[in-house]
Parts: sequence; structure tokens; C-alpha cells
Amino acid sequence: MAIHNNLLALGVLAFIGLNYLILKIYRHRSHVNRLRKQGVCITPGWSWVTGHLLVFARYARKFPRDITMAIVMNEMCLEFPKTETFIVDLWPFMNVAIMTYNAEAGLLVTSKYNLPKSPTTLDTVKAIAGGPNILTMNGSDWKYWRSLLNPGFSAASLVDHTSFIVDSVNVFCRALEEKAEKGIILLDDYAVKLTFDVIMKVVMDADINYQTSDHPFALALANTEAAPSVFEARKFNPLRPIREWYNGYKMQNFVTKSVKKRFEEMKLERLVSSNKKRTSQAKSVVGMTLDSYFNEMSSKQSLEGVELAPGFLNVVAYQTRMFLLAGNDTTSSTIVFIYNTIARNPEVAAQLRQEHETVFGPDVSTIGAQLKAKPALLNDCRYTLAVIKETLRLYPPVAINMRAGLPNVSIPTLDGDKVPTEGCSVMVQPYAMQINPRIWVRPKEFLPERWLVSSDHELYPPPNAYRPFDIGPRACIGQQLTLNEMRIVVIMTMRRFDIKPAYDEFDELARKNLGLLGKLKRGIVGEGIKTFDGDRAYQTVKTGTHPSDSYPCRIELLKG
Ligand code: HEM
Repeated sequence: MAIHNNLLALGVLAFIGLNYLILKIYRHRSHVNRLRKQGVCITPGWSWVTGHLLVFARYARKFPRDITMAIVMNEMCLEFPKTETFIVDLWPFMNVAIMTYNAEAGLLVTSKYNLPKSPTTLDTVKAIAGGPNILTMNGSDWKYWRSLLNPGFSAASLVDHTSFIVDSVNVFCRALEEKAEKGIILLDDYAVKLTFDVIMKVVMDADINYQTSDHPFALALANTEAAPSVFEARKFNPLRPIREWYNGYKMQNFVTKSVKKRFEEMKLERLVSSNKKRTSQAKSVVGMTLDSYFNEMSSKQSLEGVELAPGFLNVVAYQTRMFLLAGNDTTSSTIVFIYNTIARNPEVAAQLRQEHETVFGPDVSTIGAQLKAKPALLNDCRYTLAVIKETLRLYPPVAINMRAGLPNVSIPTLDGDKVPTEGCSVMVQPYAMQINPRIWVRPKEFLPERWLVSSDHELYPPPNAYRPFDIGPRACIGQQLTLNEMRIVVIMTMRRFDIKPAYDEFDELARKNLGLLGKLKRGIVGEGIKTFDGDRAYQTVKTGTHPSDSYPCRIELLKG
């Protein structure tokens, strides 16, 4: 009898669940259908049951399995040259999405209307950041944090960072030197460690030396997947939430401990100096945050027994974790793609070396000291900056800017229609926009000179169509820092090393080392597609953006 009752209860629950699901699907698809009937431009092949999921899967089959979603989206974009804005329905993976790669529409979304960040943004980064943070917040919360942290990224503060960036790049160079002429290395691993050392210093004022020894936070971060590609099975791994919880716990633990320690140090400094305005440690993200915490306390309040409020400590930890994510893989993957584009364009390498010799002279060993003494020398390397900008045009590491639609806000299409945004996610596609053949001349070619020509030249970049850092009030706070860091890396390595991709050798080795199961699988499904646009190095996602297979390469030492 008891079993019978339990089965009945289960049956009723399943029935309610199924009806709820059907109702949800119906509501969602009706929204798309309404837009369709209004004549809004929509990707062909939509169905009431699967939306565009099967269409998307068909597009995805043309690419390597691990490629970023943005490249697949770009392929969809190519179908809409007349509107440059269209609807895609990938529910339940995402809300009804308005995709746009139109420069003017993108500007409206992120500047004029400055649409709010979509709740999906927090879902995507929650495993890493732990909770709401500057990237995901809206309204007054966001304003508070942005104005608090902006000064730490001002030109004057960035000059202060030059010295430790140079030191970190020196460690990077020593690591490459050790591996030079010795076999294949995975360059991405080295670049990630370098950028992690730098971002830890900027955010927490911590010298963690991840380039020379392991670090628990970095390992936990690397093991957490922010947003695996939509079509990857690992997204559905039932163990994933447990692993994410464990890594999140380790990250939160490390950050809160460090913040508490810093809080006590700053408190002591204020007590000793009785200067309640600013302490010497207020330059890092954590330092600035704690400084404002002290400053907001009533001046009469004694510092002696003051503790950090647990709620505030948590928010600081979320912000810190977000910064460590935002500043790491974005920069490291761009560094690797810079080397890749240089390897594919030898004339670019020659021009870079020529520029560095002109600015810093023939003795490569003095570059670090020169940069420390005069950080403004970076500005004399205009071609270097052009190479970095052009790499970011073709390989933008943040491949989608997602916002939430609002009532009464519509996005114009190129042919003059309007797409109502209410209830939709609005997704600006920087990659598709940055290679849009309607507005860019020779869009797929790597041409650093675009960034050096005058405005009447045909190669001159079209307005508002270059947005690797986003455009508008929510644009990347770290963009000048990362451009400085990347310039220092290129300047300090170009005349010491020649870096060549070694995918052929790597793939051959992988084929030889295949186990029985691997061979069987290859026999059945084949090797799969391994290149994009003829290049074996393409963008994949793991935590953030990374080059495929971590970029196997060989390092050659240059005499000089
Ligand atoms: C090549 C390197 C980088 C690229 C391409 C990049 C790109 C971007 C983009 C596109 C956004 C807007 C994201 C969105 O709308 O969802 C953004 C925001 C942000 N970035 Fe970066 N970023 C880079 C490096 C950095 C670094 C080094 C830091 C840290 C110092 C950083 C910190 C942030 C933060 C905190 C935000 C949120 C800003 C806000 O909403 O107010 N980024 N970045």
C-alpha cells in the first residue's frame, strides 16, 4: 500500500513537472512566434519544439568541437548581411536573443541606452566570482564600485605598475630561455602564469610567483569552467556542480583570509600614523576597497576593536575573484595569439624588431631597466600597439557582450526595421562586427597598418566597429593596464625569441599515443575538424578564452 501511495505521489509530481515544462516552453516559443509575426528578422529553421537548437547544431558541425560559441554565431551572422540584427532562439540554454553585429546598433545598446547587464551574466561567472560583482551589477551598486575602483586604473597608477610587470616578464623570459631549443612547450600555460602573477599584484598586491611555483587559488580557478561551449558534453557532467562548489570554496577561503590579513595591516598602519584618510596599501583593488571602508566609518569611531563586516567581506571577495578572472585569460590568450599572428606574418616580426631597436637601442638586456626608468617609452612603440590592436580585432577574447532588453527600447536593423528588446537578451557580437566585410576593408587580413594610417585612408577603421573592450560606461576598466602589459611582453621578447607553432608535431605525437579506445573512436567518428579559417590555432573556452590545445610551439633563441 505504502509503495502504491509513493508511486502515485511520484506520478503526480512528474505530471505537474511535465505540465510546468510544457507551459514554460509554450510561453517562451510564443514570444518568438509573436516577434516572427511582427516581421522581425529571425534565423530560418525555427521550430515550436526545438527553437533553433538543431539549426545551431548544424552550424556548429562545420567547426572544431571545442571552438568558442562566438565563431559559430559569426557564421549565423553572415546569413543576415541586409539587417545585421536578428533573432535566435536557443532556449533553454539562453533567453530569446537579439544578435547584432551592426556598429550603430551596438553603440545604442551599450552607450546610448546602456542596457542593464543580463542576469545570465551572473549565471555565467558565478562559479568563478561567487556572487554579484562589478561585471554583473547594475544601477547604483555598479556606480559605487566603478567610481571607487576607477582611480586605481588611472594613467598615474598604471605607471606605478610598470616596474613589477617588467619583473614578471623577466621571469617569463627566463622560463622560455630554459625551454628554448629543447622541444615542444604549451605556450598558453606560460602566458597564463605570467598574467596571473601580474593580476594578483594589481588586485591583491600579492607576490605569488605562480610562474615558479603552484598556487592554490590559480589551480582552483583553472579547474572551474566559467562557460563551456554550448555543445560540449562537459556542461552536463553531474559532478560539475560539486567540483565547482569545492573550487569556489577554496577560492573564497583564500581571498577572505588574505583580505582579513590586509585589513588588519591597514588598521595598524592607520592607528600608528593616526592618518585616517589613506594608507600606503591603497593602490590595489583590495587596498582601495578597504581604504574606502575605513573612510566611511565615523571619524569618532575608534579603530581598535573594528572588524570587517561579514557581508562586506563577502562582496570584496566576489569583486576580487571577478577581477582575477577578468584580467587573466583575456590577456594571456591575446599574448599567445599575438605570437601566432607574428609567426604567420614574418614581415610583421621584422617591423616590430626594427621599432624596438630604434626605441631601445641594440642591447636587448637593457630594455627592462629602460622601461622601469621611463614607462612613457611604451608610447614610442606605435607599431607594437598596432599589432596588439589588430590581434584583438581578429581574436577578441570576450566574444559576446550580453545585455538585458527593456520595455520601449528597440534596436534598429540595417534595413530600417526595429526589433523590440523587451523580454530578450541583447547580444552584441564584437567578432562578427570587427570582420564585417560591409565596413572593413580586407577584413580577414592581419594588417597592423590600419591603426597607423590617417582617417582618409581606405584601411582606416570604421567608427564604433572595434570593440574588444566594449564601448560605453561599462567598457573594460583594465584596458589600459592590459595594453601596457602586452606591450611590455612583446617588447621584451621579440628580439630574444622566435616562437613557432608546432601543431603538426603535436598532432602526430597525439596520434601515436592514442590508446585502444581512442583508436576505436577515431575509426568510427574520424578525427573531426581541427582548423578554423585554415589555422590550427583558434579560440576555445576553458574558464576564459584559450588557444586550442594550449598552443604547442617551439622556441628558438635569437642571437643579439
Ligand atoms: C585583452 C584583455 C582584456 C579584454 C579583451 C577585456 C575585455 C572586456 C570586455 C569586453 C568587457 C565588457 C564585458 C561585458 O560587457 O560583459 C570587460 C569588462 C571588464 N573588464 Fe576587461 N578585458 C581585458 C582585460 C582586463 C583586465 C586586465 C582587467 C583587470 C584589471 C579587466 C577587468 C574588467 C572589469 C572589472 C570589467 C567590468 C567593468 C564594468 O562592468 O564596469 N579586464 N572587459
